[in-house]
Amino acid sequence: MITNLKKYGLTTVFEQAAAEFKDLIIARVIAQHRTLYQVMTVDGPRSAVVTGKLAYEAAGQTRFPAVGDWVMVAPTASVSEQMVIHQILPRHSVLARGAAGNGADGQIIAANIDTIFICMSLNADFNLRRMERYLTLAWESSATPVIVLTKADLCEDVSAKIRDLAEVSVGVSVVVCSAVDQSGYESLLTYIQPTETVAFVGSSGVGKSTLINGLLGQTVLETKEIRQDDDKGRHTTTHRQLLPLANGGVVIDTPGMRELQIYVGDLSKTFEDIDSLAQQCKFRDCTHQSEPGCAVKAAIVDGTLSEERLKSYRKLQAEMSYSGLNDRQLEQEKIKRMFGSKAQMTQKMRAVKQRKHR
Ligand SMILES: Nc1nc2c(ncn2[C@@H]2O[C@H](COP(=O)(O)OP(=O)(O)OP(=O)(O)O)[C@@H](O)[C@H]2O)c(=O)[nH]1
Ligand SMILES: [Zn+2]
Repeated sequence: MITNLKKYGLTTVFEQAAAEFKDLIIARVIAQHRTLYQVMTVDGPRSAVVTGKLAYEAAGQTRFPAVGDWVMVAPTASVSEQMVIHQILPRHSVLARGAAGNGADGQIIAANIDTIFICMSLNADFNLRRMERYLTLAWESSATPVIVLTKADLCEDVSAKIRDLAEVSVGVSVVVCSAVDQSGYESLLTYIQPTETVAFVGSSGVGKSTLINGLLGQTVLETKEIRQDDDKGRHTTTHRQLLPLANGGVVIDTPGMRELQIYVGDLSKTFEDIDSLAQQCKFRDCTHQSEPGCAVKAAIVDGTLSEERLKSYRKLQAEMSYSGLNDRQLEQEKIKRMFGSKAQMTQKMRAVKQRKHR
C-alpha cells in the first residue's frame, strides 16, 4: 500500500529537508504513547521508537518527537515493521505548555500546525479567563488561533456569550457550532486548507472528538485502512491523534487539559488592549498599582477595561516570569529587563567597548 503523504500534510519544505538524509525515509508522527510512537510512512502506519542517540541528546521533553512532527526513520533490525526515529526535521510551529513536574521544560502538545482551534463549550466550560490562557499559548506557537464555541444547542443566549467574549477575542475569528445539527462545520472547514494542519485544544469534554468525528464524516477510506492493519495482526491500541480530512487538510486531536499552566506565551497579542493602554501611562515602568497618570487604572474606572482582565494579565505575567522558566530563559528575562532586548544589549556592549578603545 502506498500512502500519499501529502494527505498527511507533506509540503515541499519538508520534502527538501528530508532529501538531505540519504538512507532514511520521511514519516509523520500521528500518535504518541509515552516512548512509543505511531508514524505514517509511504508504506502505511508503523510503530516507532527514538534512537538511543536521539534520546540521549534530547535533554528536554521538547527535543523528543511530538504528534505532528516530521521525522526521518529507518527500519529496526530486531522488531519487524518497527521503525527507529533518527532525526526530527525543523518545526515551523510548536504548541507547548508547562511541564507537569518541575516546570523546567515545556511539553509539546503538537508540532507543525498552521491553525489552532481553541474549543470552549457555550455551557459549563465557558470561561473568559481560561480563553486568555489558551490564546496566550496559541500566539506563542506561531500558528493562528481560531475560537470554536461548541454545544450551541445547550446555550440559551449565544449572542450574549459572544458579546462577553469580545473582551478577549480581539483579532481572532470565532465560530459557533453544535454537534446536534452540525451547524458551523462548513465554516470550520474553511479554516483547514489542503496540506494544512489544525490542532484542536480545549478542556476535557467540550466536544473536540465529537467535532473531529463530524468533520471526518466523509473520510470512510481512512477508517477502513486502520481496520485492515488490525486484521493483519499489526494490532495497535493507539488511537490516532493525527488524521487526514477528505478536503486535504489534517487535524490533530489533543487530550483534554484539566490545568493549563503557561510556560512561555505571548501576552502582547492576547492583551493588546492593556499593552497599548500601558503606553499611555505617565511612567514608562508603571505597574498600574497606584502610580499617578496610570492609563490602565483610568480605563478600569471608566469601564473600558475589566478588573478581572487586568488581574488575569498579572497572574499570567507572574506565572511566566517566575514559574516555568529554565535557566536560559531566566537569563534572557534578566537581560530584557536590564537592556530591553538581547540585540540592544549587544549594541550597548559594543558601545562600551568602543569607548574603552578610544
Ligand atoms: N448537546 C451537545 N452535546 C455535545 C456536543 N458536542 C459534544 N457533545 C457531548 O459532550 C460529551 C463530550 O464530548 P467529547 O467529544 O468526548 O469531548 P472531548 O473534548 O473530546 O473530551 P476529551 O476527549 O476528554 O478531551 C459527549 O457526551 C458528547 O456527546 C454538542 O454540540 N451538543
Ligand atoms: Zn499604569
